[in-house]
Amino acid sequence: MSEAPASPAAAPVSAVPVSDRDRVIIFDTTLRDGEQCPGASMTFEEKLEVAELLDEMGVDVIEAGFPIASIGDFESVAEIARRTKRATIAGLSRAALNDIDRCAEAVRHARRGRIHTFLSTSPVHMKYKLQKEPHEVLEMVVASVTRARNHVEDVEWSSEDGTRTEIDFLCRCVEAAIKAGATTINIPDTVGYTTPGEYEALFRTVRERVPNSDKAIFSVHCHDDLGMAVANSLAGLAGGARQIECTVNGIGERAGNAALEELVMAIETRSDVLPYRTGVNTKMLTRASKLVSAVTSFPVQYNKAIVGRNAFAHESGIHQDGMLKHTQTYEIMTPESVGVSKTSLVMGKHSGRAAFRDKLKTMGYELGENALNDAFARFKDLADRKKVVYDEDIEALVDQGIAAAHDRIKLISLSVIAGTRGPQRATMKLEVDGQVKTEEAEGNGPVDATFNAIKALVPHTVKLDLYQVHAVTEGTDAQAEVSVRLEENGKAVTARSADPDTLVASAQAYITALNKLQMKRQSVNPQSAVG
Ligand SMILES: CC(=O)SCCNC(=O)CCNC(=O)[C@H](O)C(C)(C)COP(=O)(O)OP(=O)(O)OC[C@H]1O[C@@H](n2cnc3c(N)ncnc32)[C@H](O)[C@@H]1OP(=O)(O)O
Ligand SMILES: CC(C)C(=O)C(=O)O
Repeated sequence: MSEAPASPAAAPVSAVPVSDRDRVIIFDTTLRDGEQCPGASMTFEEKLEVAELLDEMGVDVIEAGFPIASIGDFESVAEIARRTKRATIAGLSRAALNDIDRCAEAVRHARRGRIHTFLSTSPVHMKYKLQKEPHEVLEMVVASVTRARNHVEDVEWSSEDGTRTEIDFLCRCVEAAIKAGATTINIPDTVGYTTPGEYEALFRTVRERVPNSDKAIFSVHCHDDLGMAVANSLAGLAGGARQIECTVNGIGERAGNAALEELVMAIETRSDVLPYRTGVNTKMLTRASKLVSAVTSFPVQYNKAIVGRNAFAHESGIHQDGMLKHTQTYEIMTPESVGVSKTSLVMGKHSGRAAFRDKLKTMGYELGENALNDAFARFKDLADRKKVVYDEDIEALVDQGIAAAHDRIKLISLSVIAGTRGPQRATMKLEVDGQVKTEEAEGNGPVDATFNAIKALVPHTVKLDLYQVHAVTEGTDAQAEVSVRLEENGKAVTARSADPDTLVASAQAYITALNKLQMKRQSVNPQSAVG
């Protein structure tokens, strides 16, 4: 390798104007470090699509891949370099001349191309992985940065495992890299080991001790092994770093990298204590998250900050009530600011009356206080038995309630013995015109036994014309919706009922149909009785 030239850079080459001290460069490495996690490989076309979105979103630097890794990686970096309109395109390379040359070849078509070269500096990496002495590593730093600078102006050098590197040696490497022409110095927390206080102090120390540190922009690159990647990255900014390396959805080696969306929104939301700016259009964060999740097939955890599906969803009654009164009670940023159309108040067992009333209103129901309380009690009962209560479930229970207010026959209880050893047996208790009656009946199957019990309690001659069951929503706990059509003298009535128990829904639908028939008969002959 050749000798280092005299300091070729008078001022740092930057992806943004260096005069703006609070502007943080967002360096996205979804396509390189993000893709390194097992199972996250993306195709050529998928990478182009992600890069296009990142560029449109306002990311400053896109690390598009590791060109020496494969022909595919080389080609995708080169094509992204050709197509990207705004962002700087970086490629990664080891401290090896052919890696650097290959990387240069890939990024040369970019409007702004960067070679990112790295070398381990920690004792454990130098001794066991590289099997090199520190003085050899120092020579490789100089040679690799020099080689990269022969190709491009914008060179980033990373001290792999920087947070476990002995500080004097780290400072010597950083100084040598800047002297050789590195314009960005990245000190990665490769194994997610550091803490915020420690990482901030590390940047302060290096920047103070390295005489030419003002000639480069310092960068953070944090992994999430201890769940501190975002906190550590922000601490690095406090220590003077002005570039953050991160990935969409935080994907990356092992536990992943610092999540881009979390960093950007932390800076956006807490500008009072994080006095920085990024160029990212936050309204595109959700789109980016969905795209990366789709192309990698990595699901986003429900409670993931910013882009998880629960990030702007509220189920508990007290929170929903607060949200309906003022959204700032439980939301520190608006869903619109990250590209989510609106907050969702999810109806479930923890919901209260305020949200239930609001939900009914949006569904077009205007119930009086008694009817509302009645429907709410039935909703709570359903929510106790069912994981998710959908709008269709609420609609079914409200409709059922409205019909039940006029009923002469009411179901009090039903128990059915079913199974392989028939005959099936149903025991049913009904209230008929205010009188409670119980009956047990057998049948050819549990539904037949149930309907026979109704016939025994309310003797009638009407014909069952149709019996149909379907699931209202999804899952094994979904409500069954049963439709029953009864026919009498050429007149038919249809009734529907929904319940997580198919037999209860069946009995209820049949009884509702009988009640409807009764109402029909009464409208013709007010003296007629059921049956
Ligand atoms: C912290 C990070 O994320 S670093 C980036 C990690 N990403 C990747 O490794 C993904 C892409 N990698 C690859 O496709 C392959 O590993 C390649 C093409 C780079 C190299 O493949 P191979 O030549 O078969 O080497 P292999 O991967 O087995 O071993 C890595 C070699 O690089 C050396 N090496 C590791 N880092 C560096 C470095 N920064 N500079 C120079 N050499 C290095 C290792 O010491 C080892 O050398 P050795 O073979 O003499 O022992
Ligand atoms: C190559 C460097 C920047 C890296 O990915 C790491 O140290 O985690």
